Amino acid sequence: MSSLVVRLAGLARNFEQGDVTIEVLRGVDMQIAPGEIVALLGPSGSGKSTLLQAVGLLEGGFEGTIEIAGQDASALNSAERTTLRRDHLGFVYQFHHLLPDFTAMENVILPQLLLNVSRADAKVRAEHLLGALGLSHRLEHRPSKLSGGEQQRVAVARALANKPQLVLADEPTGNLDEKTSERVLGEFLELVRGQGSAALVATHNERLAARMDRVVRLHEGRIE
Ligand SMILES: Nc1ncnc2c1ncn2[C@@H]1O[C@H](COP(=O)(O)OP(=O)(O)OP(=O)(O)O)[C@@H](O)[C@H]1O
Repeated sequence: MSSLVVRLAGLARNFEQGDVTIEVLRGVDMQIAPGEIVALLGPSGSGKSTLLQAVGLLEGGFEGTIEIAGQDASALNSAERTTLRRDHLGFVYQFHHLLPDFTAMENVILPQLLLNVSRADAKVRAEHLLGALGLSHRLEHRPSKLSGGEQQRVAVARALANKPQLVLADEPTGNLDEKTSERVLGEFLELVRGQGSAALVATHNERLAARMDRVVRLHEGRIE
């Protein structure tokens, strides 16, 4: 068993469009160690989201080796993949994907309840995370009553709630203005580092990428 959080070897993904085959990933090798924060940099269409979907065990259709938290994804059935995701992974998307009918607090409490954390402990953890993200005064607000930056902060808190081994973030600040984006990313990195999670963060922003531990570049379906 490997002590890596992520090990990809020869990862490939083709999409068929009519009679044309698009080779989006053409043999990607990548390793992420525990606690390492990696930026995945590449222009639009270079396959960043596709790679994150592979690592997040969200889609099939990949060739090659995908090992997450030391487990070979190809050896897992769908229920086992769901368990691995729930126990070890956190996700942040470009658009927050928060539950609209729940408050900020409830959005951060819910994933913890799925891991059988008591409601009291989940509440303490949610308050801590949302407080660290400057949202102590927004705990009872629903997503629609929050600004874009605040919504993304709640999404960050939700992704980190269970202290996942690995956080996957797909353009986590992609819909925010530059200043807010820099700020939210800084808060995200501080929390991720503080709790020792690893992260893989897709972005096309060189400046944001430079703030992470390591930058990997996707080019023509391979890591440069
Ligand atoms: N389900 C699909 N069917 C067909 N083609 C797809 C599918 N998903 C992705 N692609 C193609 O794969 C390529 C890579 O897409 P992907 O979303 O991974 O890129 P990206 O680097 O994340 O881009 P962006 O920065 O714009 O989000 C694109 O050319 C896209 O059209």
